[in-house]
Amino acid sequence: MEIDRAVREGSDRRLQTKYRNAVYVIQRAFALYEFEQVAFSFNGGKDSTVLLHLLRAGYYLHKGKPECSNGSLSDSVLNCPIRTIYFESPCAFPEINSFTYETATVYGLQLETIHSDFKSGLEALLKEKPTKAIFLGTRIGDPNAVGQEQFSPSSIGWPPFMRVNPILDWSYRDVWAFILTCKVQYCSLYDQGYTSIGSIYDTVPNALLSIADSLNAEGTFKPAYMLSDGRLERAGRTKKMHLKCNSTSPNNGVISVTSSGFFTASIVVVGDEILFGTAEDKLSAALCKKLYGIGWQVTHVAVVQNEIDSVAEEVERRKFTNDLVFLFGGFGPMQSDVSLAGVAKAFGVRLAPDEEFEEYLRHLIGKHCTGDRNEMALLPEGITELLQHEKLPLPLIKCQNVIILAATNVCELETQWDCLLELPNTPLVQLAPFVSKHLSSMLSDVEIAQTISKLCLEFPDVYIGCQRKSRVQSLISFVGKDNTRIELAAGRLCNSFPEGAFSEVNCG
Ligand SMILES: Cc1cc2nc3c(=O)[nH]c(=O)nc-3n(C[C@H](O)[C@H](O)[C@H](O)COP(=O)(O)O)c2cc1C
Ligand SMILES: Nc1ncnc2c1ncn2[C@@H]1O[C@H](COP(=O)(O)OP(=O)(O)OP(=O)(O)O)[C@@H](O)[C@H]1O
Ligand SMILES: [Mg+2]
Repeated sequence: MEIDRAVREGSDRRLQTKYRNAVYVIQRAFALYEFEQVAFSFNGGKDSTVLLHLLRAGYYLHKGKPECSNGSLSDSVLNCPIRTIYFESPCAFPEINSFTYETATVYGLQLETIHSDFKSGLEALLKEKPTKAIFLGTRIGDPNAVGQEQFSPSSIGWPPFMRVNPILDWSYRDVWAFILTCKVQYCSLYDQGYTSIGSIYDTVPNALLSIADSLNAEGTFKPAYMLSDGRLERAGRTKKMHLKCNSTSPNNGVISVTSSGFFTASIVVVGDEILFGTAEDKLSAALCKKLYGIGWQVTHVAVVQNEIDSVAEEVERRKFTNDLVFLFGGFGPMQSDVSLAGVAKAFGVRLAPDEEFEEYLRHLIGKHCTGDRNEMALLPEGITELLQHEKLPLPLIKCQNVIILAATNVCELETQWDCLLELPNTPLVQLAPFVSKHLSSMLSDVEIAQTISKLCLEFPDVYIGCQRKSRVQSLISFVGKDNTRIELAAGRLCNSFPEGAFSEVNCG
């Protein structure tokens, strides 16, 4: 069989191993379940295209097709008449639809098109025909690969079936190595710079493949297999700048602008010592000032224990509600340095060796590296981007919208901050800075509370807060982006009380 021969005769040892393992999983599934009770979930994407050809190879190995004298499978049989389900959506690319239908015809797949969402579609399918297992082209790094194995029962709340993921451990590079080695047809969108395909509304060509020189018109892209860093496979699945509709909508790692023109950030500090009270967290205070200085709003600062689940829970919560999440602490070679593992867990991916980062580490710590595997070079797979700047000994690690700042003191933080701002693709968009006015008063908070409540209603665009400096002194702050509005609000407050009740102070 042509697939089997192409892989075996090729020189790619890694691909050969991945191929053998995937076909083994497929064969075991065919041995476990009746052929009529398994289905293939095919959507015309590159991963399911790879899976289609692996299924063909696995099917004929399973059937015990006689091998040729050279050990490869006979060419004569090409089809795997497996029940195939395609969830067709009105938002699918026409190229994806046509490729799916044409491929099903070419390879004799028993295609069933489903026009509802995954869950209800599967419920109906299982009621209609007993289905014990479904093959999927899920790979580690896909958002939905969270905690999955090659054989994973469907989740609670879903109809019961086994999800079989033969290419779970394949990388982006492996996928393209297989497609190119076996010279199989793939959807034409991958030749136009698309590297992972969702709906027409959330998928654009991957900007990293853009060819923008004087000879080529803008909007030309290299084919998907040219993407050198597979971790950025989903870069084209991100939405463009959009208005945030509500504070809980996930942002897929993309900066969004709130209707009030703010970007928001959260800070997660990992440090048992801070919680014991033996160390003080100066970094988040410094970072709040920096963010405030470029017009960003910090919505939350949390200190968590050096514990994978604590980090994961906090990051998971914050990454959905903020444009960026900054993380300090818990990064290094110690057993308590679990921040990266926590981030990986929050995104549902594994930690995997990162050759580029390992190279930086080797330069930096050279002979101090012990063991044959550098644990510090394990980074969250599929979501990590290294932000390199000449002034930094190590690149900063960015996992979608989470930035790990490895600063140990405020001075280092300042350097990292400056570098972040100087990066050509900085995630830190500089906005109109905040302006503020602070008034000190000897009036008690009880005396001014009602007036301030009214002002808050009248000036929803201005933050008005009161801080008790002592039993007899209050500090009223007005913060916002429009100085005129701030002056107006402060003026209103002063005019509501006898002259001289407030005096302006500088809170630098
Ligand atoms: C055949 C099939 C089975 C699925 N089973 C589950 C499941 O058991 N649990 C679950 O949370 N999602 C399940 N999903 C949904 C996927 O996790 C995921 O949402 C889907 O593949 C869309 O991926 P995308 O958002 O990257 O396009 C299933 C999807 C398909 C097609
Ligand atoms: N609409 C769908 N119909 C049938 N199966 C689907 C559908 N969407 C996803 N799947 C299954 O989930 C797997 C992972 O989905 P994913 O969106 O990553 O597609 P893909 O084949 O991997 O292509 P790409 O990553 O390039 O978009 C697919 O390989 C397929 O098995
Ligand atoms: Mg995929």
